[in-house]
Formats: sequence, C-alpha cells, structure tokens
Amino acid sequence: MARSHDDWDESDVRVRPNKRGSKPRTKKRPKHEDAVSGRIVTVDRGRYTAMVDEGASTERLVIAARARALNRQAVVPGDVVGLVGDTSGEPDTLARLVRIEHRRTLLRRSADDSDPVERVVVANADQLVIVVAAANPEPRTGFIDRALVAAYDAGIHPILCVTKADVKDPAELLANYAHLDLDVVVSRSTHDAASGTDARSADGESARLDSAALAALRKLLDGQISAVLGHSGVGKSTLVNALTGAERATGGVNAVTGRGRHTSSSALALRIDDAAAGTWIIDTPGIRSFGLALVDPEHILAAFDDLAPAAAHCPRGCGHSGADPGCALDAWVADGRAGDYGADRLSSFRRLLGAEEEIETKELGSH
Ligand SMILES: Nc1nc2c(ncn2[C@@H]2O[C@H](COP(=O)(O)OP(=O)(O)OP(=O)(O)O)[C@@H](O)[C@H]2O)c(=O)[nH]1
Ligand SMILES: [Zn+2]
Repeated sequence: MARSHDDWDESDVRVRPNKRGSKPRTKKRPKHEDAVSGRIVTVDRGRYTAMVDEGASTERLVIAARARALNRQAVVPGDVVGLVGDTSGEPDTLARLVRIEHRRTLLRRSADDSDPVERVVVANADQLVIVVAAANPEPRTGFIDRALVAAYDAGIHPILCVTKADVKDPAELLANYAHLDLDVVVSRSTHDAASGTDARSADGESARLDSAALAALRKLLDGQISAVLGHSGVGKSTLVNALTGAERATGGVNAVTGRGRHTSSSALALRIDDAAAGTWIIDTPGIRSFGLALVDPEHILAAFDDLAPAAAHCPRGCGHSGADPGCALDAWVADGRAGDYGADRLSSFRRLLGAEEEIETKELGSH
C-alpha cells in the first residue's frame, strides 16, 4: 500500500456510500446517495471532465465544477468521483463534483522552482510506463531509478518502454534492470511497409513504429490504468498517439474531451482504440520528477518479494542500506535464500534506495 493513500481521503469518509451496499446502521445516511459515478479524464481551469457509464450505451462525458465542500482537495485524472445535479452531459450543462472515492494509488510530482507545492497528478494508476529513448536523447538511469522508486513506493507496477531501438541497441541500458520486477518493451521505428504502424508525434512529425513492439505494449496495457511518463523527445506522444489515435496537440478535436487543442499541462486520460472497458492511458506532461523525500524503504523492499522476508530479522527501524549495521539482507543473500540472482537483486534494491540522492545527470556511457 502506498504511504499516501489516506492523506487525501479523510474528507471522503463522511460521504462515501456504504461499500457493501447494506443499509447504514444509523439514520445518518451519506450525503449525495444519488450521486452518479464517473472517472476523471482531464482537468482544465476548474472544470473537471468525467466519463460516466464507461462502456455502456449511456456512456458520456460530463463536465463538472467542484463542490465547495471538497475545499481545496485536488481532483486529478484517474479519480473516481461522485457527481450530482445535471449529469446528462448535454452541451452547456454543468454537474457538481461532490466526492472523491478512495484512491488505490497516487502519483505525485515533486515541488520545483516554479511551483513549491508537491502535487498529486494521477490517481488509481495500476501501472507506470516509463518511456526512455535508447538514444537521442540519451537515457538517464537516474531518472529511470527515481521513477521506479516512485512506482514501487506507490504500489504501482512499472513498465520500462525503450524507444528508438533502431537508433541504438538498448542492451547496455537494459542490463541495469535485468534483476528488477518490471516489464520491458522495446520499440523502434521501421521502414518496412508491412510491419509498421504510422504514427505522429505531438508536433505532427511522422514515424512508422514497429507493429510487433506496439502490440506487445498494448497487451501489457489491456484492462489496466497506465500512467505514461517520459522526457521530451523520447517518442512518448508518438507512442501514445499510435495506441489511442488521439490528436492531442495537433490542433484537432480531442477524441476524449471533445474539445479543441488540449492546452493545459494537466494529465489527460485517453482510451486505447478498441480496448476493453477500464483500459486507460494517462499521459502526464506535467511530471518531470517525483517527490521522493518521503519514500519508505519498506515499500520499496515490498516490491522485492525474495528479499522482503529478511526484514523480519533486521534491527528495528533498519533502513536496509549497505550502511545500516546489522541489516539482515546481506546474510539472507549470502545464504542463498534469495536465489541465484540474490546478490544482483540486493544491489539493485540498494541502488534504488539511493536514487533520491542521485542527481539526474548521470548519462549512460558517461560514468
Ligand atoms: N528513430 C526513431 N524516431 C522516433 C521513434 N519514435 C519517435 N521518434 C521520433 O522522435 C521525435 C520525438 O518524438 P515525440 O513523440 O514528439 O516525443 P515526445 O516524447 O512526445 O516529446 P514531446 O512531445 O516533446 O513531449 C519525433 O521526430 C518522432 O518522429 C523511434 O522509435 N525511432
Ligand atoms: Zn535491513
């Protein structure tokens, strides 16, 4: 479980309907029992766009304003919310967003110079797709490690997607991640007319992506809510557009929001063409780094199920780093209890633990 789940849920408690559907014991029924449930797809200037009745014939987008009772609580793409008032989704109607349902996971971005507040950016993601290019721009292991830490800490399954394998073989990069629990997809462009899929970047540049790689990624995304993260120029929008057919920033009308050019830097939830209901890609133009200040080593360790049991033998409050006296992980691995790759797994784990101190400039091949 992520450390942060409950931070945003206190005010939910009063208004959340009884989960099991049984009658409330007291007369104090939750407010807004009649609220309609929706999934937030985007947030723009105080207007919240939610999809209601996803997958049903009554599926519609409803635009809502936030009820005052929510105070300043952030509402972000991926959130499941309760809506009251006019939820018809007809033009020029405005519903009222009255509650945020419990969040299974939360991704936040760090504070930075232009914005001193750490902000929630995506709720309820099952997966985090970390997109890096094999080259041009050079991949940064520090960035990947930090993203992995953020994912493991939040209880979100990471997927490493390496693009531009046609430019450079990513084997050296991937060796760093061989002993971690993550899925890897390698994407490339191709000149082969038969095995490629045409896609455009946000700037309208064309690329022909290898269809087999796209299919592999698509398979991993099916039925899941996946946040997608990547630095500028790595080919993220080309990939997302190939999967969603979206014309996010090409001046066309967006397939999901029904509006023109999506100008806000808020995250945007998009659907994959013909995917099962419940499949969402949440693009995150706003995230460049994560807040790792409060990462709990136990959450990271939990992602290493072969190492995690050793913690029972650690001293109280052990930080599990190489510098923690009496950390039981070393002996656990030395005794072969974490399998043949135990030592590699332990060093990967400890590298991630140190990721928060790492400066994001370590480029592959330059160390
Ligand atoms: N060689 C090669 N080029 C690619 C590949 N994927 C994308 N590109 C190109 O890389 C450039 C950047 O791609 P974008 O999709 O705009 O990258 P982005 O990560 O969305 O970048 P921003 O839009 O700045 O956030 C474009 O010219 C693409 O056509 C690939 O697999 N191989
Ligand atoms: Zn320990």
